[in-house]
Amino acid sequence: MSADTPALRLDKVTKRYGATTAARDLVLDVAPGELLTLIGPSGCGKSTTLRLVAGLDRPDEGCVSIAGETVADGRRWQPPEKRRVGLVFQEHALFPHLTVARNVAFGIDRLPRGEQRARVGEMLDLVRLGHLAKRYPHELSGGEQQRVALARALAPRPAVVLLDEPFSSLDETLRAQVRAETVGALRETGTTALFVTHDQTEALSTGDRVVVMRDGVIEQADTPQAVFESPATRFVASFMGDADFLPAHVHDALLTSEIGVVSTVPGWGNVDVDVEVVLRPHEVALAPDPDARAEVVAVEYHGAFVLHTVRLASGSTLRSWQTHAVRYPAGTRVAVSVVPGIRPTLLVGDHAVSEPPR
Ligand SMILES: Nc1ncnc2c1ncn2[C@@H]1O[C@H](COP(=O)(O)OP(=O)(O)OP(=O)(O)O)[C@@H](O)[C@H]1O
Repeated sequence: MSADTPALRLDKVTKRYGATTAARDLVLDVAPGELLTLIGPSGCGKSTTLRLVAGLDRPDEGCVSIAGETVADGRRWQPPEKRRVGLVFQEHALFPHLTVARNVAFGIDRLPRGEQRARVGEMLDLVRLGHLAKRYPHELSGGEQQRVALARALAPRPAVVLLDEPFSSLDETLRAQVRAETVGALRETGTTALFVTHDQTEALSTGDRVVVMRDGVIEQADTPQAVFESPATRFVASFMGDADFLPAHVHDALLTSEIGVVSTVPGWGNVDVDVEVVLRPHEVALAPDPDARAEVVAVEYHGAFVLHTVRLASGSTLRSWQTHAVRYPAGTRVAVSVVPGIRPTLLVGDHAVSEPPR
């Protein structure tokens, strides 16, 4: 395998269950060592995608390759145990009758004894559980069980590890810790991983790239920054973080809306076009002004920040994060503007546009 062979390639992969198309024309290359998070609403096809890679499901169309080897297409089919894939799935829980060490050794039983023992030790050290090697799963905390599952998945040196909501059963504090440890172990071993989550913050903070799915389709696969700051579609904009949409107009490279000038739009000279502007709460500034026509209609305290919902004269609403100490009570008249320097996303229909539409 050459250095630029993808660890995983999906080429126009489609999977149907009866009338439901659970995955449609998926195209994705994952580079060796890359960590991808997969996110989307319930039923959008995240688990199906992992199952297709793992070999737990067969694609109806398209081709799946792992480390340069075709594992599924119209003719070829490699069963899960032959694929170089590690699984950390809820339903692939630890074997209750095996010790931690035996659980980790499960996928490497073909190795000579000494090598097996060394590898188990190495994996348990990696997840910092060497001292619990002789325990049984029921004698471990939820977080420890997850770490054993990861060690077991990594032991055979898979080309790709698939993690399906691995932390969903853990409480918030433990979740952050086990996530950090898991990512640390994946990074340390340079393992390629595809990681399903339903938590937007987790997707943005954990992945090198975030894959946003909807109705069986990949809407956008991009860096966390690009997904958040330059969403490709209306759906991605509203799914990945809070977003409000305001009718706007570009004329001679100037973007205006009912709150006034929003920004300049370089390269959009000589156009006169209606768009919608995507505004996130951290991009919206407020200043009390008794003569303003916009009014605060709701105030929500979030600790470090206070979320203000503002109704504009047209009836449209915008949300604005204010810092901890700022709280404008409902009924306060406010001048609304966009934080300087923002280049907001523009939509025509449901798609973001970076060039003036013709
Ligand atoms: N074995 C199956 N038979 C029939 N339909 C299925 C099967 N597995 C999944 N589906 C359907 O395929 C679609 C995608 O399901 P999938 O489990 O991949 O979604 P998901 O994004 O993982 O959802 P969730 O976040 O709820 O786990 C859904 O409409 C689901 O009902």
